[in-house]
Amino acid sequence: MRLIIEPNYDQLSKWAANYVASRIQKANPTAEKPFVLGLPTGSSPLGMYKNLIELNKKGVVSFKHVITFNMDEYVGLPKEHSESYHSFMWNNFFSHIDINPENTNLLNGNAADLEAECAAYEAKMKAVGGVDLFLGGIGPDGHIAFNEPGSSLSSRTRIKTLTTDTIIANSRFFDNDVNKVPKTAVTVGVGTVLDAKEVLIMVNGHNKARALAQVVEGSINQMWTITALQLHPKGIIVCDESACAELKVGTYNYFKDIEKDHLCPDSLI
Ligand SMILES: N[C@@H]1[C@@H](O)[C@H](O)[C@@H](COP(=O)(O)O)O[C@@H]1O
Repeated sequence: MRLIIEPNYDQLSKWAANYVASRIQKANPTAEKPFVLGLPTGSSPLGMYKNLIELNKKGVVSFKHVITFNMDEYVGLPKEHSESYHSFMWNNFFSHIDINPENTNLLNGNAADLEAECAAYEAKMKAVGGVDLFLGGIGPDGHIAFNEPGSSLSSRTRIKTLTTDTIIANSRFFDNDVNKVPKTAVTVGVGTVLDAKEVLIMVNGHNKARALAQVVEGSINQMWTITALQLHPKGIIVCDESACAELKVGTYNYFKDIEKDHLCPDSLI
């Protein structure tokens, strides 16, 4: 696993956007051979999305032949609700880039048969050749997508009950009222994320420091589902200095040293 330590959120976001854009450029996708991107919501990827929009507007990267699969969606929240992940993606990313709307995939949290919805989502990912690059953030308890503590590390797309911690954390988007936060979600599984050819996780802020220490220094454990990243042949975490607060000095120095010549991917921004 690579750990890229950037000074702050701004630089972390630029690093991630550069990485994504350079991967798409390198793949040189076409209609017949599209690039498949797994996408997260949340505050962590917002800066990266802003930078990718800028790169798209400058003509540095095109999303014309990119297919996206979002990680998760609340159950029962209308698609048009301002806090649905569908709205998040259109407001913060898709509306601002040259993506074909038909190439964007989000789980339907209002499907009559949620299990069939989840199975169809997995099948569609396979049908397009699998995910080339899965992007993600993590919760303070180390969850990825909505794979809450205790989720199977080989889980697939399915319905999950949200923990009280996540409901409280996400209530900031629902007038700080926990009663307005949906109690369940549909989410890709840990196994679904691990199937991607590459995984890039963004971790910023002091409140993610314990989770970062677990995934970098801890053992693989279902209570911190992001630790499964240790099993991935091409896992990358890009973090900021504040998120490093719980790392051992030796671990911090090790990654700073080993990554010093590779800090920035082909810089496009
Ligand atoms: N389902 C999402 C996750 O995909 C996200 O990583 C996490 C952290 O969000 P934030 O980036 O806002 O801290 O929140 C939610 O639980």
